[in-house]
Amino acid sequence: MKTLVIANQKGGVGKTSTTVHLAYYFKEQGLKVAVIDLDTQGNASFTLGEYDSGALASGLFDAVSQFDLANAEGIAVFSADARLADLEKLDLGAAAGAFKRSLAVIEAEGFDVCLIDTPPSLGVRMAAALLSADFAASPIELEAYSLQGIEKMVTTIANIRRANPALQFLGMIPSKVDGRNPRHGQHLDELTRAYPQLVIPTPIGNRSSVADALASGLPVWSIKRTSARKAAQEMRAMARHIQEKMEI
Ligand SMILES: Nc1ncnc2c1ncn2[C@@H]1O[C@H](COP(=O)(O)OP(=O)(O)OP(=O)(O)O)[C@@H](O)[C@H]1O
Repeated sequence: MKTLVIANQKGGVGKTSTTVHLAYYFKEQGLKVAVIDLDTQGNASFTLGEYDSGALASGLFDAVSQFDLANAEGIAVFSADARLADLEKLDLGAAAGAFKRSLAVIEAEGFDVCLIDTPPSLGVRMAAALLSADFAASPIELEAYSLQGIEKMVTTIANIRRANPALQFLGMIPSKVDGRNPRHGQHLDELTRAYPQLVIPTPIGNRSSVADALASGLPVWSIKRTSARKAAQEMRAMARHIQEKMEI
């Protein structure tokens, strides 16, 4: 099983949207997909439909092995609830240990890929996920306030790689990009100059169809409006790129 953490300490940049579309895309490719929703607001769970509410939180994932996996052809969502915040009280070593054991349980259930949606903070949950994962990717908005934070994210990943050298940072996914906003073009150029290897070449536009799709729990390609077509192409191109990089 390969694990991918979707992380950015900034809120509202498209982490859940990316996670949800990757999950649907991978499922369509015939992969058995698990999603761990580490955000206590439970956004990915809300969008995808919960697999087993609260199971993630009980002893972190101890309950996972007791799940009825009858739904396993679908997307299994292991969702966070408020108790997961307790993980923030553990020291990082203990949290990462619990996380790794839990991933091993999920892997033993035959999942091909596990996507981990994280909360918008550089807390213990995000660090434990990064310490346990194979891959990370960061959706990013091309707004000044968002770009300021990305350096911190890149540094965090570099630090984590000292303890988890297997972690590969796939890069930043420019999200909610407004093609008519000159500032976005300028910021994309700056970002690409600063991190030439780390800007994923399949940006996602700022498109209301993506928000509409998420609100109805569907991927954007299930919306049959003409205006959703471009968004669907972009999401699929992004997902294909990530799939190639993960070699799944
Ligand atoms: N490409 C897009 N175009 C337009 N709206 C989008 C797009 N992607 C996401 N959104 C909307 O932007 C908001 C934030 O997106 P999302 O929940 O994916 O971000 P997030 O980084 O997971 O947020 P948080 O950090 O709060 O969990 C949502 O209302 C979502 O519907």
